[in-house]
Amino acid sequence: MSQEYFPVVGSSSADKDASSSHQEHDEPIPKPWTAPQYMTVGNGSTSAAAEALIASLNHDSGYGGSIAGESALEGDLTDWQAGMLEDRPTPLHTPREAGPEDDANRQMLASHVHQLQYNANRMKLGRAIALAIDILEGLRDMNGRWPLHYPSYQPSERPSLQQTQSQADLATLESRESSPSRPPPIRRAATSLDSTDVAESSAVAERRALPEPRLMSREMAEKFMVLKIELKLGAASQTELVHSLEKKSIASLLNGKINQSVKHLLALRDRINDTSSKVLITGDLNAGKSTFCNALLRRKILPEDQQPCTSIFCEVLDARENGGVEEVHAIPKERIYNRHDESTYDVFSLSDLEEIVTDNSKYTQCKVYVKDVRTIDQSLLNNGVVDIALIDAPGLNSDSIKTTAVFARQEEIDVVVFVVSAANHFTLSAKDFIMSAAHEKAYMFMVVNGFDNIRDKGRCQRMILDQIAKLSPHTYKDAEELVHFVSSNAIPVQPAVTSGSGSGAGGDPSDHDSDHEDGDDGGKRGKGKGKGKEKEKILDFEKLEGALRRFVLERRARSKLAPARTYILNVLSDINTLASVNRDVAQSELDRVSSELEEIVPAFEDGKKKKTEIADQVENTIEKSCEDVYNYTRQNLNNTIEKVAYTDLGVEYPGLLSAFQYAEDLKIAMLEQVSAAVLECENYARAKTTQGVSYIQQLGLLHVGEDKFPPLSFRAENMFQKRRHALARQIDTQVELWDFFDIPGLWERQEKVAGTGVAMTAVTVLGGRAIAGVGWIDGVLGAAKVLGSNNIRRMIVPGIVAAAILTTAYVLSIIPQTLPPRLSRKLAASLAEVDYVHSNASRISTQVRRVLGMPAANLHSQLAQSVEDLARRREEVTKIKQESEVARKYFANLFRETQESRRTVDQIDLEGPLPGALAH
Ligand SMILES: Nc1nc2c(ncn2[C@@H]2O[C@H](COP(=O)(O)OP(=O)(O)OP(=O)(O)O)[C@@H](O)[C@H]2O)c(=O)[nH]1
Repeated sequence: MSQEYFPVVGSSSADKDASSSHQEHDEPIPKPWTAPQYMTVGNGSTSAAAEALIASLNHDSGYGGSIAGESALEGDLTDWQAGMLEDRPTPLHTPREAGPEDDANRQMLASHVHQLQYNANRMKLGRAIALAIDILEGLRDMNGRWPLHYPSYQPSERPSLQQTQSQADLATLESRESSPSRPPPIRRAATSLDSTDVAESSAVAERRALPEPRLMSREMAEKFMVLKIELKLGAASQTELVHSLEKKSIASLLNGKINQSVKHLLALRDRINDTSSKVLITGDLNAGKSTFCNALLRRKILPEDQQPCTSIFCEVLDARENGGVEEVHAIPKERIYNRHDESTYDVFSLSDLEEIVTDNSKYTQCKVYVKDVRTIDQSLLNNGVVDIALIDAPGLNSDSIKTTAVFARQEEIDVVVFVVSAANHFTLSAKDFIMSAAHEKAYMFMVVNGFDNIRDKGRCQRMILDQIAKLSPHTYKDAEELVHFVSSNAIPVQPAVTSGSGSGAGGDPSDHDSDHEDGDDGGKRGKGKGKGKEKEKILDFEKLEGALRRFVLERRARSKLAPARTYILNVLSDINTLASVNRDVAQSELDRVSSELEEIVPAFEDGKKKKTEIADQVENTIEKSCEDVYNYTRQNLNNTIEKVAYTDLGVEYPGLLSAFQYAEDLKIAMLEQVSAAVLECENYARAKTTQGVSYIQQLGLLHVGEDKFPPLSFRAENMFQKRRHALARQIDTQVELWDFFDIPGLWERQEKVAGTGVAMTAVTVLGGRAIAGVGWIDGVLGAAKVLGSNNIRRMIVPGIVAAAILTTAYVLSIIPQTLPPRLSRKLAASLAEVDYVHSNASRISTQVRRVLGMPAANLHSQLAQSVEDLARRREEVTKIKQESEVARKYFANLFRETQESRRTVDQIDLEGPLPGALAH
């Protein structure tokens, strides 16, 4: 902390008495008092302005006193507040007339205050950066779980936003930071997005025909500054690109942006914590740049000469950066300097510097590590807040002007000090350089050197200021701070290498320069003609030093803190917009899925019920159809078989000689009759099946929909076409001789043939019975009764013969009547034997079941599928609902958090009341 060096100030040689008078007040204050202490430097009195400053710092020193507790960015201030309540010494006032020393003290105090302000702002920004990184990392996690909606990039518009980063030039920064439109106002997505552009979230996307882009409107996209996706791929139009991107791609693009941003924030953090600052000292040949550098260092480090001698860039750094060793690292051409790699430079001692600087054939640059001979509060190289490296550039001429301009443009050059000779004013090269540098660095620190040589000082000042007004108007406006008329050679300096120490450190810098005689002041350097005049020169120079330090700090605030502040504001603003949009999207998604869920839950229950009902319905239909077909077939076939004997089969009896053929034809006709009946039953089954299929089809259309249950291409004629059906229809029976003799039939008909006579009857009866083998003993006994036993004995043989002949003749004569029933019975018997009727009925009905089973199964699976779909959808929507709830909460918090953080960062006043003003 910079306050560490305050006690040293108090013991400076200038006002030992005064400081000792304050000794009692400056006793260490017990912990936890950690606030900076202010000590009067110089004559022992504290000016009103300084007091006001101290008071203001006590209230808002940059440690957050005035806004404590307002934000997460503020640290724990209890110690500091506790310290404020303690008794503290009040500096004594000794009213006296203000002199030049008062001014110097005021300046010094102002510088310290400035440094404190700078430090406080740096810490606030550091905390803001840490918070922004946290927020970004949280956002990246969220983006993984809930892909964010994102703005698209319109390349043709808003071209130069990126310049808000470190390279931003002063003018750009100024205009940007002063612009009331920055950062842009927060807009709510709901009002700023047009309905067509509102993207929806994950689940809804899956149901959209087009892949959902999850990009915001163009209007919203234009507001984005940091987290902007650039969609500049070839010639494809923005809309095409947007729609070709899936939400996952957008999420990963956003993640990329977030990572970049985190990286940039880390770099900014390093940058604001970096205390080093480079000051380039340039100017005309022989203007006294090296002398000026040496005066700043209070050591004659760089070679001075009456003729141009500096031919390479010499960077003077604190030896502590080189392990405390004073030496020169000369960097050969085309090497990139790395202090830790000795192959990148050659090492020389300080006394060799003159040679290296003058001979530029081998080296382009050199780093000169020197020990600081000045106290920490006076030192320009290192004062705890800013470590300045001075770079002495070769004098400007037509050769060096370009190189120097390029050098000056480097990002790490915080300040350009232009040294101009009071006697020669600005040369053409100087004017060129200032004009071109004015684009990059609007403000320039001007040192008009060799002022001691000027007799009419007022005229010189006027003339030079007039020229500056033309060359660099910004500098002219703040000429009091930025333009200084000094005599660098009047500043007492120590030799580069002092005898004894070997380091050049130590000793009193106010001692006379051991080699001042070398200067063109003819050995008067540091002495002057009169003590008063010399003192005035020194005071002028010290005033310059104070202003330079302030300027460096101010530049640093602009070049290091301002970009960080702007970037944080931009990134927070982007996140805030994203949060606002995504919070609203999450809310609308939540509303939508909630109402969707209200529909899905009953639809799911309904679907389950419907599935069972329809399955039952279909099963019933199939069952009934099969039963009907079975019964029909059975009945039909039984009828056919039963009646086949009495049906006119259209077979003519050709006579006895073709009796067998007749029997065969008859049999075939009967079989055909049966087969035809089977076919008729199959047709009936076809019709029934067609009905069943169309019924299932209707159910499908009604409950599943045409898309999932397309019309069935059922072809009834294809039923029963397989070989097994043909085989099942087949039946055969053999015609045998006995089929022609229908004895039982004859017996049944005996009444009808009574007219043929008793003998015939008896023969027939006997014969029939004998032949038939049925009750022949009864017949014999019956005949014996009628004829008596003798007659019987005589008649028996011829009778039997006659009876046989007659019977045969009779039987043969009635074939057309007896054969069909005989055959039909036989057929019926053999059909019954193979269970023809049942097997065909069950075959046909089974086929019907099988055919109807297919669409039924399809319908069933479709119904099951839609129930499953509903179940899955319910699960998904429930998940989306939970996600949306989480997202809504997250983004609502994020919105609040970023808004608060932005407000806090916005309040970091880098331009603040410049303590430099108090120094005037
Ligand atoms: N009278 C007077 N002479 C000065 C002053 N500053 C520098 N000189 C002299 O001017 C001459 C040139 O000084 P340098 O410091 O070498 O000038 P430079 O600008 O570094 O020169 P190059 O970089 O080599 O072009 C030296 O002889 C210095 O003594 C000054 O304020 N008053």
